[in-house]
Amino acid sequence: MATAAVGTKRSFSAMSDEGTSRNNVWVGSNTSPSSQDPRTSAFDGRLQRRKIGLDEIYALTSSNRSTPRTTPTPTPTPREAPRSFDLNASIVLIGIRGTGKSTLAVMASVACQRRVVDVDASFQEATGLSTAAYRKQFGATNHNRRQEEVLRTVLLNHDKGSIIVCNGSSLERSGQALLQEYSRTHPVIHIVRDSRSIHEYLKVWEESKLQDLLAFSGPIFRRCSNYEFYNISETQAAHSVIPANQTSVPPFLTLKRAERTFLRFLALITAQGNSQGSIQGNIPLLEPGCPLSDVATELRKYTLAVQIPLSTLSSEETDIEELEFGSDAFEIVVEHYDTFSEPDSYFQSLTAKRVEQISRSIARVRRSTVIPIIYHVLPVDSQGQNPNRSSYLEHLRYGLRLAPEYATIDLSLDEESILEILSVKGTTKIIGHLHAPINWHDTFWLEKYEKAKNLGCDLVRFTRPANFMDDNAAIQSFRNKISQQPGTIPLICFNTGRAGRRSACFNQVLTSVIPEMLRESAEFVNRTEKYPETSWITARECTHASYASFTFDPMQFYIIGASIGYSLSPAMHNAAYKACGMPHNFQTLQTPTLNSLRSLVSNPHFGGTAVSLPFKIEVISLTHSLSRHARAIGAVNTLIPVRHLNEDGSIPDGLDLFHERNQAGHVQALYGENTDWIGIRACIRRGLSPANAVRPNSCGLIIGSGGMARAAVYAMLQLGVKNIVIFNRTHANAEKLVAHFSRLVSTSSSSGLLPSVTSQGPLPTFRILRTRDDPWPSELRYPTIILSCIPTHPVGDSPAPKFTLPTQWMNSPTGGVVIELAYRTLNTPLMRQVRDEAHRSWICLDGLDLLPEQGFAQFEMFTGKRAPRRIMREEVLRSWTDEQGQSDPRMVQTRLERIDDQEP
Ligand SMILES: O=C1C[C@@](O)(C(=O)O)C[C@@H](O)[C@@H]1O
Repeated sequence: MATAAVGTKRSFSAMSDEGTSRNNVWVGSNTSPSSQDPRTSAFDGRLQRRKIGLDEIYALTSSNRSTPRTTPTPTPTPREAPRSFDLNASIVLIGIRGTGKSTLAVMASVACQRRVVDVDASFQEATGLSTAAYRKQFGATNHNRRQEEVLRTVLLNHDKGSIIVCNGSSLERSGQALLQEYSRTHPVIHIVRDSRSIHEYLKVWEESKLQDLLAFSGPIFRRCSNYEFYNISETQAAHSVIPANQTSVPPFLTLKRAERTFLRFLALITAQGNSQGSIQGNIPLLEPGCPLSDVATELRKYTLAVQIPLSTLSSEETDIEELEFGSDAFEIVVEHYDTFSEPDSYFQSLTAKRVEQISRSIARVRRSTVIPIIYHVLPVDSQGQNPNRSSYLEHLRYGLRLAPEYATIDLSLDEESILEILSVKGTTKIIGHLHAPINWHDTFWLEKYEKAKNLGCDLVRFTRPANFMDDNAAIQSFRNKISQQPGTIPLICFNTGRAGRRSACFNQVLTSVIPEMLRESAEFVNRTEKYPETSWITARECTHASYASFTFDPMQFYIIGASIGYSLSPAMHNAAYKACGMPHNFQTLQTPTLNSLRSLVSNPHFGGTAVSLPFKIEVISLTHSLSRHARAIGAVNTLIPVRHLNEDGSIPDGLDLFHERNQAGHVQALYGENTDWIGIRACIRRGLSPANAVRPNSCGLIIGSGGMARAAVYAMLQLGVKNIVIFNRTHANAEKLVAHFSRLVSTSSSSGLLPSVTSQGPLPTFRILRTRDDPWPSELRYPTIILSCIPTHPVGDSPAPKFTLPTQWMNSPTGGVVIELAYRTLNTPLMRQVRDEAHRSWICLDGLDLLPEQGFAQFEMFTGKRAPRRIMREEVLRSWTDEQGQSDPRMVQTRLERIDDQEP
């Protein structure tokens, strides 16, 4: 039962309201720390003396009685409710001022088309006074009563379709109870941020006092919320999101990562499962359409999960992208208490410091990777003694508030505890986990598997320490036994330790691996002794073993086009294969016709081909099946072979296509995909400022009408752009393009293909501009997204177009993003023009930004594995030369320095 902050009221009464935000009070306690139950958790409030600011104290601790008295402020910790909500349920953001709630709310409201409702603003609207002024005029009791009324009304009236922002000032005791109740049916997200950034923002108090306030208010906010989002300050990351082509950093770009990470978080917590096991909701995921994101990781084969101790992530220096390399999931390994670094915390494991460490680490990983997170609390303490059950569960419950994609649960726990965790898992998939030195032939394992399945776990992970090589054979017979069971759930199963490496390599689902740098470190031996579940193999070794054992075959990939001698695709893909330890090869095939494709396909090792100009539309006639995106675009830039047809002779889709990657054999059919639109969408997102976030009246301009222009229109439609203007030299081609997409949008509301443009309001419209002298159509806003889809170099007898934008089309008051999709010539007149407009908030990106983005999806299609993004981006920059074969080392260096970001 909570007992924090007693005695506060008396301190208030001694002070005036005037200018008190800089005052401090000691929030006393009527219980000394030593008289507490030592297992009291951070969730139950800390009974410590601490200095905190009056405004916040007032908001958080004042009781609604008029007589001063000692009042336990926080409401009791409620029993957690299942985190499952109506699709359109309003989302509440709570937290102290300065955590970025309002900014996040605006970002979310634009992306999800929800309105923002600010509780403080509603108070002012209802009463004509700010909360502070009202309190001063009418006294605390009336103020509290009025605040409760306002909060209640806001929550009731905006039950659906809103983002509600609630500062600490609405959270005196009855407000907390209201929100607790609300969180049973709505996501209520506690927004947290590091104290230094809050301090810089608020510019009040000393930072240490702010820390006191955070430690005090944190448990209160947690009690009223069911999720937590750590809003990492992006000031230091500014350089990493700047488009590589730009010299100055527009301030808005510092927020791009925060926006992306928050939207991904919202999509996760509000998602619903689909038939492929991946998640979808009415808040758009950022990466739909990326081949692997449409398929749940646990259903793919030969996937790897890199294990990273929480302590490793605590260092700001840690390079998360390097740790992640070659893996399909990022497992954060949490020791649930650490007797070495925090001796006093043995019984109070979830200290404020600990909470911050976990929350921040998850946020950092989420910010820098696109792969799912596995949250694994080690079931045993560092001495290998019996687990401290309450500490373990406390860490697990806390982890679920952060919405990791997966979390493990120790199957040796009692059923009641497991069921309790499962009931509040929300969208997190639960992996029933057990590590035990028991023979695989023992019925113990089968019983545990059945138990996990029946209780409702989504996956099972069994490991045992191996002593002998024979243990690796025994595990296979256990796997076979499980596969014969009815209604199986995915099984992760391997032996641990040095002798267990072989079985780990042949485990098919989320095999634990360790980053090379950790395995090579002096600490590794200690770690394996302390935690016998520590993996002994790296991702590269595991991949290598798959090929050396003939599970996979070396494959041959191509790029096919009429004039592609300059293409950087071979360098980019070959670098990626090499880095991942794949023995594949990627070559250029320059050819005037598509006839040569037949001979490529007859090679049993044919793995797929990128398709370049001028074949992107023509190649469709040689395919047997298209992805829904390629069909909608009417152009293909990626072909993959299909070696196994469905029983009815049809071509498999989704997951089944990935299951047959990296395996040689006779090709039965060709499947066509378009990854250009995915790359274009990523570049638009990267360059678009929040001021230009897509709204119903946003307008896009496309120059050109070929295969790339089709992908460009589709990317805009997927982003929700409803007004699209085409400018093309040959009017008839522009008309064909418009006719194609007009047909598409009129039918897509039934297919659900373009939810962003067809779910609300009128359908998108298309306009054609005939000449550069045309004025911008008066009924449209000026374009904020401009995509140039024409070559930048001479083609045949035609000279390089040297296109620039007519100035009368560039009048957007908030600037915009211009992308030159080609990359052979970089410093084009268009790019120079846009760079000169940087002071008017114009941003430019070019083909060197785009090539890797479309290549990541291609790599996924070709290999069934996540692309090593940084390696591919770096290789593209390093290999680029201009038409005279000259590289531009300065440009390359500047751009290389900026590569530490992963767009989804
Ligand atoms: O258009 C392009 C560019 C490209 O052809 C190249 O390597 O240059 C590669 C294609 O995958 C992509 O669609």
